[in-house]
Amino acid sequence: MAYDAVVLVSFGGPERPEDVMPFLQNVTRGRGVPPERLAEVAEHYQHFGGVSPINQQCRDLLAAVRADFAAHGLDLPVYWGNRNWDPLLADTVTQMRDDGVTRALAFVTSAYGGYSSCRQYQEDIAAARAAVGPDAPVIEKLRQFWDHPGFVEPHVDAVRAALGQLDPAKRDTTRLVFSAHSVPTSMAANAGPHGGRYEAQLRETARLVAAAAAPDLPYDLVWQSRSGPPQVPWLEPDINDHLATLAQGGTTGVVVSPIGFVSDHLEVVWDLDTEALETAKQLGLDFVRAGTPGTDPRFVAMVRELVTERTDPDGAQLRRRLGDLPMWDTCPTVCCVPTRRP
Ligand SMILES: CC1=C(CCC(=O)O)c2cc3nc(cc4[nH]c(cc5[nH]c(cc1n2)c(C)c5CCC(=O)O)c(CCC(=O)O)c4C)C(CCC(=O)O)=C3C
Ligand SMILES: [Fe+2]
Repeated sequence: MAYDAVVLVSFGGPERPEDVMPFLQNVTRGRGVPPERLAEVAEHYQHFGGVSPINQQCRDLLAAVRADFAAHGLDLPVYWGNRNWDPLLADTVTQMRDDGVTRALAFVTSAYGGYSSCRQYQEDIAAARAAVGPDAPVIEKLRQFWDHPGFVEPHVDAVRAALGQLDPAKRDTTRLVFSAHSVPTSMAANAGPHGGRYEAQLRETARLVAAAAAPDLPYDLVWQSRSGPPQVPWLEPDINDHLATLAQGGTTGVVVSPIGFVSDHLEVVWDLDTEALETAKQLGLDFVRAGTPGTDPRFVAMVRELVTERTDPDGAQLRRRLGDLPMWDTCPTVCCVPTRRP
């Protein structure tokens, strides 16, 4: 199959104070997030001057991917469009159409399956194409990459580096805490063709990172950034509650690794570096947050590898992965379909 472009698809974030509320309204339209929660999250953004770091992280990734493609003779233009904020995907797809693109591959900045992580991005792509009209390019999403070495290895090195900042004399009471975005339990139950895939993939990534970074240490997978109305159950435990449980059980220090994410965006710099750090301080726990892949050369090369898997005639043999959960290129239509929409 011939492709003539790649498009980076991400979440998007505001970059000026006056854009915070319109951005949050885009994110939560029709999703039943209470206004109190929205006001609270707006404050997190305003704490950083109304600038989410995610767009700049996408620009950096875009530049790195373009340079990597050029260095490896992969002659495909790379576009960028977001779900929730400028540059919006529909504008990007318009530009692609105007440039004569007919068939593109989409790299989405989320490694996992599930509605918010995968299906919703596919819906965003479909909506953007529909807005552009019948001459919009075909856009196929690249596969999920939770167990690709280009994603796992940067997390491994980041956990090792973080551990190096904790007191080695207290290693016996040190723990790894892997963190990912919580989702409603109904959404988690529906993830993947047979359900439960978001959590299963995260458990596999946590296992792979822990085994490579610190096989002697106990580890947990916990959840952060819960949203939605209080009566709707979301995945638990929340990282802050979990830190309290650990402190009570004699843990003296934690490395927190945000394996749910690819860059240090707001959910990382606020929910972990600000809130969870404060929780740890109050509990007297040593706390070091491990980094995310960002523009690690292995992560950047992974984007190219995922593309060549699909463009190279021998691509099927090029697939690299460390885990053994089922994996596919094209999601079945029954995958991750939401049951609940308030
Ligand atoms: C699984 C998942 C990922 C990981 C996959 C991926 O990376 O895509 C993710 C990433 C992100 N979530 C982000 C921001 C927000 N998420 C929200 C709300 C929600 N997230 C959800 C899930 C996820 N979210 C869900 C089920 C909701 C409830 C509303 C709904 O059903 O959709 C809200 C609304 C306010 C609130 O938090 O209540 C905001 C502002 C940012 C941008 C950070 C920045 O600006 O730097 C990023 C990368
Ligand atoms: Fe989110």
